[in-house]
Amino acid sequence: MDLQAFNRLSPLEAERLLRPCVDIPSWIGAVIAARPFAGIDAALAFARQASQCWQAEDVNRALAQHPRIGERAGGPGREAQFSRREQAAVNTEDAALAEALLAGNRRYEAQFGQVFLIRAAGRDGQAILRELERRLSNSAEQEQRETAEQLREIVMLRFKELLSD
Ligand SMILES: NC(=O)NC1=NC(=O)NC1=O
Repeated sequence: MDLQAFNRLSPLEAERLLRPCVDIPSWIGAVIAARPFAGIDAALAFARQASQCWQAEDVNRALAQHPRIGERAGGPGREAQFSRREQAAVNTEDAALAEALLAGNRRYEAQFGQVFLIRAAGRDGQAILRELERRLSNSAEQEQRETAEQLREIVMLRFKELLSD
């Protein structure tokens, strides 16, 4: 959708379009209210700025929407479509990699009590596995910060894609 069309959407239609980017109502509301945007860069700059005030509960709520790395998101929804595309470089044919990612995810979830979130676009499975292993040695606070930043990267990529579809 081009920016002019996005600017003209009703709030309800805009909300429906933005939700698959991230399920954080305050962020969705802020982006909708900030329209009309003069250009794509202005829209992206605002969206990034609005993501700076995400609280832990916002991030935790959004995590529930993200399938584990290495698990193919099922279903017809736009969110699942985003996720499949983002995880496309994770070679699920590589059984050893899939096994290592599954074990890593389980360790991570046991340690931090939430799903391991990483901006998968542009990363292959080995790079993701290395990041998973590095982050397992983070403190809980550091991991909360890294998770929020990874979510921000995912959301910005999805929002940018939305405006250039
Ligand atoms: N657990 C995850 O990190 N999931 C994901 N990362 C992405 O970039 N897309 C996802 O669905």
